[in-house]
Amino acid sequence: MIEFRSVSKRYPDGTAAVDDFNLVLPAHKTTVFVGSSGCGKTTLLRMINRMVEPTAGTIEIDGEAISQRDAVALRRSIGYIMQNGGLLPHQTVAENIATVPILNGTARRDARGRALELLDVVGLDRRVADRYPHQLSGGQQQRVGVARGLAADPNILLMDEPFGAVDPIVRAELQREVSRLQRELAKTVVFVTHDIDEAFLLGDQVVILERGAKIAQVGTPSEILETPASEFVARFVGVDRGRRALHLKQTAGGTVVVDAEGRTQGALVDPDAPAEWDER
Ligand SMILES: Nc1ncnc2c1ncn2[C@@H]1O[C@H](COP(=O)(O)OP(=O)(O)OP(=O)(O)O)[C@@H](O)[C@H]1O
Repeated sequence: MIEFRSVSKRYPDGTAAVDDFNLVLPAHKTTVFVGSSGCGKTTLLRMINRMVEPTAGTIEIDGEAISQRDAVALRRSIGYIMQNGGLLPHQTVAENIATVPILNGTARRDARGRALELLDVVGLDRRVADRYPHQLSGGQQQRVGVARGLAADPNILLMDEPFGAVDPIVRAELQREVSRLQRELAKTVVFVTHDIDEAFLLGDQVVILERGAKIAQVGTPSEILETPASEFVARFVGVDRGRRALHLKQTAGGTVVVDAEGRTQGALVDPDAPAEWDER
């Protein structure tokens, strides 16, 4: 569990990026910080591994203040995945993945073996191990970034707009993959995005932020969609437009659900009625 207690961050130029932020991020769940550009998402994320130090307040991991931990050791114990994968261009894929385990004292040969296993985990062919990042597609580089984040087997994984730079189809594929990994590995994931659909897809807990990292609402995707806390949240999640503005339409075959663009999204069914194929 990660806990922010009255955390603020004011940068030296006076920018109040985070102002008195309080939140519990449950273990083994995915918390998504979502909000528009400059609202303080990245600052929040980077305070968890002490890449950024708060100017006030404390952050605890499992009840221990991170300010008491050695900053370098803390950073190496937490996986960090960023937008462009953050890969070192002059190192091979396997070397990139093995960097942190080697820094932590793992023997080179063992670290390479683990790197190859991680390629399987993230759905990449082991043959890419000896390629350089520029020889991979954007989506493949992002998968290597995820493997790199997982390499030291961290309990906590920080993901900063990891799929921002890839096209929508690859993005959807990577989102599915991260959902699968999360089901299998049950890490405590903190994910930053400005895309509300991505937040609802991946988040167990979604935190909608306004400027200064002010919490507009925190809840499950269903809670937020069903009961937006304010006009701001309702507008941000778009409950009243596009795919989310659903209405019913009677057809010869029954009642269907249609979105604001007139596209049929599904049929209205009685969840308690036996499915047709069960009827004998
Ligand atoms: N090193 C810095 N020095 C001064 N101001 C900074 C620094 N880093 C961030 N800021 C400012 O702090 C505020 C929050 O920035 P942050 O990067 O946390 O927001 P964000 O929500 O992640 O934005 P984006 O989605 O654009 O990355 C912004 O006003 C930003 O300009």
